[in-house]
Amino acid sequence: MIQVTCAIIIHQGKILVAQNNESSDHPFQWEFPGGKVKSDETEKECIVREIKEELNLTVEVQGALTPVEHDYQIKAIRLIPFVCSLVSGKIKLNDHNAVKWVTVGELDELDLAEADKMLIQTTENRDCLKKYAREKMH
Ligand SMILES: Nc1nc2c([nH]c(=O)n2[C@@H]2O[C@H](COP(=O)(O)OP(=O)(O)OP(=O)(O)O)[C@@H](O)[C@H]2O)c(=O)[nH]1
Repeated sequence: MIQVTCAIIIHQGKILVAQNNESSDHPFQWEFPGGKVKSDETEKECIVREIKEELNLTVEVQGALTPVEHDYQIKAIRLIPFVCSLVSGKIKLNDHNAVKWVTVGELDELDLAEADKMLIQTTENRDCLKKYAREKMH
């Protein structure tokens, strides 16, 4: 099982989603940016590193959501989500095709990677996300 962290970056009540490029495992689908955990780092260190590498943004971890596991047949992943706030930086697309800011409700309309769909459909994750978007990070 591959351990993958992802960041749900919330800013002004909206969430950053990123579209995979054509050479990725899930071309043109949307995901929460992140990547595989290395053996010499914690999950939180991983997500901060990945967001800097992929998007040139500095983020701070505010909390963790419940991980989900998904088997894509060619590989199985454990997707480990962190709610993050923006600290600094201007977005550079080092890895993705595009990014956009969406509301929690708009996530349902996106063509998300399967693991990410599961992640946002988990009731406790959804409730927690709405709370963050509404109260803590507006
Ligand atoms: N980063 C990220 N990966 C996801 C998500 N959902 C999902 O199924 N994945 C899959 O999990 C795997 C993570 O690999 P990655 O390619 O992002 O990781 P990485 O940046 O460390 O890759 P690298 O080996 O090219 O350095 C990919 O197969 C990716 O498609 C998600 O929300 N975020």
